[in-house]
Amino acid sequence: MKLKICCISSTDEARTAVTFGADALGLVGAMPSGPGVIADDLAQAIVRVTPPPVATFMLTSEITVDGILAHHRRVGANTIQLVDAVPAGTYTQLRAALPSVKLVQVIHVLDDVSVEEALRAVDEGVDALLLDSGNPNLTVKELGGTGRVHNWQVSRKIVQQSSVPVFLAGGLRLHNVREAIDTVQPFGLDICSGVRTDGHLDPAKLEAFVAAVR
Ligand SMILES: O=C(O)c1ccccc1NCC(=O)[C@H](O)[C@H](O)COP(=O)(O)O
Repeated sequence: MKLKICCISSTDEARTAVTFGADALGLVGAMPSGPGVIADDLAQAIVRVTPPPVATFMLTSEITVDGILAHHRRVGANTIQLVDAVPAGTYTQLRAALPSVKLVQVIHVLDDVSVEEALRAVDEGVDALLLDSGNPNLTVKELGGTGRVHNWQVSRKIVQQSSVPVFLAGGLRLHNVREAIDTVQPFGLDICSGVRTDGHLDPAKLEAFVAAVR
């Protein structure tokens, strides 16, 4: 089970996450809401200290190709995680500009329409999906970092029909992660608030979480 530790907020947190076996680190760029945002220069510094093969995911709320590319130039991660829906043709243009960078589309799982949305992103060429619990339909969009679970039965349908790897995110905790894995059977997990105490990465929670999933 792959493990992405998200909301990394310092080079120390990055080292801790890597020490406990993270396969990927999430670096949250400017967002309309949420507790995990860091500055681009800090994200870039974290990318620079992250050893291969650990992946660096730059989370962006940009939805234009120019905006996404500009954000990527400031951070330099090896993976772009698009937390909002992007117009048709965006993945093709990003891939042409950044052929070695992986593209991950977040689907905020609300209902069965989310299945169609996910399969459309797969058809259009993303490398992976990440199923989360935000709500882009609110006046102030929620694009992640909610600490809430969503309907895992819908996520399960997406995993069953997706031809690309699927990460599960949203409200994962020590007490529910086994049920989440058994129900959804994802390729990987993404966790932010469940391994934190007072906003800081908590090595004891992280160690217990890793032991529970591996
Ligand atoms: O943390 C934020 O502020 C945030 C805001 C907008 C988009 C993403 C954000 N965080 C990163 C993530 O994708 C979280 O890892 C994911 O939503 C799971 O968070 P949690 O439910 O707290 O485990």
